[in-house]
Amino acid sequence: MITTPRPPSVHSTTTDADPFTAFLRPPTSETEHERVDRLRREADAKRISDNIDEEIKADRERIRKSKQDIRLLLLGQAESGKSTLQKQFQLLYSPGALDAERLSWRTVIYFNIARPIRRIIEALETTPEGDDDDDFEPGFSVPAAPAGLPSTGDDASLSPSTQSSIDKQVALFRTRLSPLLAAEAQLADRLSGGVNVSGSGKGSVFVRTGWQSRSLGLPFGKGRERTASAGRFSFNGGRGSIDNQRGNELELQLRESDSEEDKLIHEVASILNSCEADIRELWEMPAVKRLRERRRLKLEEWADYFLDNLSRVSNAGYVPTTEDILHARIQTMGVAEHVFDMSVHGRTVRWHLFDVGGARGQRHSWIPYFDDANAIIFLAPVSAFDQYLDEDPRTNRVDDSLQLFKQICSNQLLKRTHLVLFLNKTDVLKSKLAAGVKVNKFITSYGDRANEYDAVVAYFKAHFAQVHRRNNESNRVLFSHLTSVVDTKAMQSIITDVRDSIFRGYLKSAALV
Ligand SMILES: Nc1nc2c(ncn2[C@@H]2O[C@H](COP(=O)(O)OP(=O)(O)OP(=O)(O)O)[C@@H](O)[C@H]2O)c(=O)[nH]1
Ligand SMILES: [Mg+2]
Repeated sequence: MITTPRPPSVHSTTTDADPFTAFLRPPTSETEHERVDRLRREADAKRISDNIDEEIKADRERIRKSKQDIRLLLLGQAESGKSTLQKQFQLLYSPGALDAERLSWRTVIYFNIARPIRRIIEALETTPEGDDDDDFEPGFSVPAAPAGLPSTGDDASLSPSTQSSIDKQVALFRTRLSPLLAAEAQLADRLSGGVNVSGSGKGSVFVRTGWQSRSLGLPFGKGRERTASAGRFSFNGGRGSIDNQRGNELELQLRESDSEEDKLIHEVASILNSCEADIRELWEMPAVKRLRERRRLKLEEWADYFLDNLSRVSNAGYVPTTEDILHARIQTMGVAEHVFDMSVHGRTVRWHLFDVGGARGQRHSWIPYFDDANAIIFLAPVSAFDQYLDEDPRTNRVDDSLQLFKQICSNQLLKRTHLVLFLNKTDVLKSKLAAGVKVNKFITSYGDRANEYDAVVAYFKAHFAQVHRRNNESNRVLFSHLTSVVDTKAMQSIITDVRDSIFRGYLKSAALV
């Protein structure tokens, strides 16, 4: 038998056998000064290394936790109500955040008044009364050739003298309101930060995350918005009411922002204040009403809201109410992320809400958010049956919503995503039907069904349900709601309901129950 010497153990503590230890050992000639210096350097290196370890650990923990977060996408065409729904979430789960940006909404609201005023004046200048409408385009059942709109029974041209007196009046309005018309472009510039977006609708003003700070003249916000869980002020979230103490705090904020730089807002506020009577007179002109009835002038719901509330909005020291903010309109550019911590049935979960831009030119930016989305709320504005896309004036907006919904339902990345449908703007639908607008003039397949609310929503709901059924490989349930997302009271219970159903689905899919 051959005996061999035992190999050195790999765990040997014999330092002489370890070349690294030998290499790191201080030289025998090290002086006391060099020793102190070396120990200091070694301590610094250890501290840096420990910090890196801590950061790696924290990152791992963040990633682990963020995998447990809920990601909710708000999808739908432009003007469908996504950002308004986001504000309702904010009101419920982070009311302070809405308060903190309350004053910045003046820029949007003043813009929401200035632009329709310009459009009214331009329509009065360019459309002689009695000019027939020729813009009817069919909805999802397409007839061979576009048919004309129904006569309102009021299409006889006005006498030349009446027309000329209207022309004179309009010329006077243009002169008197010229400061407001000039301010419109500046407000648009302030909101968009000078960014023009092509291919996403005519003359629209888009805002990116962080526009609020620009509107208050503060430094531009961070790339992805994180909504603060507690704002500077607490606010009761009621419809349009600000209590005294909070009102005082807001006034203070108003004065601070004024003293900082908000000359533009100050100027527009005083223009509105001094032009209020002229704006009102213009808004109430019978010629404007006639143009609207003949569909030669199309103003959206927010124009009605702010012009109807003109005396309050044009008051010196105006502070937007929550209801004003819910009605304010500005187009979203890209994707804005809002983060809320929600406590659901004793468990606190972080929710990420992604509010996307819905115009056609914006939709490509949705896709990176699809693969880790837990839930979608798809908003379809059912009041839009008589409207066409800004981006493509030949496409009926309800038709576009249906096509978009089909793409969402059939998307492979989203096939396991919890799906909620909001048939939105039901309040606007009710007013349109009450004003006698006929659905079958725009959606020919509506036929001779009753032109009444229940029948119309049942018809649209059935179409969306059919699209879902035909594109539902994974047998996913569709949760649908009839909504008016500007209605805070109703939305609170709908949001809670939706939140619970998303949360239940999340618990099941995460196998946490
Ligand atoms: N009356 C009424 N107005 C609504 C409703 N939903 C939204 N609006 C208004 O419609 C306008 C457009 O709503 P937004 O929330 O900005 O639409 P969006 O889907 O975010 O649009 P994009 O950002 O362009 O994609 C705003 O002025 C809202 O106040 C509703 O149910 N009823
Ligand atoms: Mg939006």
